[in-house]
Amino acid sequence: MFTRKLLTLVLVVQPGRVLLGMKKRGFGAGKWNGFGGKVNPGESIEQAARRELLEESGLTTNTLEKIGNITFEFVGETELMDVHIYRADEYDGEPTESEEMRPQWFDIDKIPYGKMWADDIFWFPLMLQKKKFLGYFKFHGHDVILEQKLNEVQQL
Ligand SMILES: CCc1c(NC2CC2)nc(N)nc1N1CCCCC1
Repeated sequence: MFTRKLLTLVLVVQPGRVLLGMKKRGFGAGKWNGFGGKVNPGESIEQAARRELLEESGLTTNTLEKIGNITFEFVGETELMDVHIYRADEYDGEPTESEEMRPQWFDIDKIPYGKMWADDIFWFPLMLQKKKFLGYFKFHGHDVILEQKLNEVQQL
């Protein structure tokens, strides 16, 4: 009944601030988000996360830590989105605008939740506290959350 689409999302976090990108086109255009996207055949999820981080922000990292996994269902669609979320507390390179993303640092107390996906306000606090979590969000369209589950876990 449901198929799963594997996706990645990387949040680069420094003391007091987080790097977000303004998505310039495609899925989620006009929203601030972490860096991520699809997993290609033959690629591990972590390799895909590293690739998307480099492609979308110009950054590499030695410290990619898996911190969350959220499944998204969109009413009326049979493909679930299975998003694997990582945190990078160190990085190399300079944040660089790409065709996809315009990177910008945000103070933790000024994260623009009103211009991000509606789920982010629920799990960002867990991510920022370095907690690990499993989530499930059922959306109607791209903006209305009909159901949600979010549980902290000890290991992923
Ligand atoms: C799965 C979509 C999504 C999302 N929630 C959407 C309402 C379902 N939230 C956040 N932060 N990132 C998301 N993606 C991260 C991987 C690349 C595509 C966008």
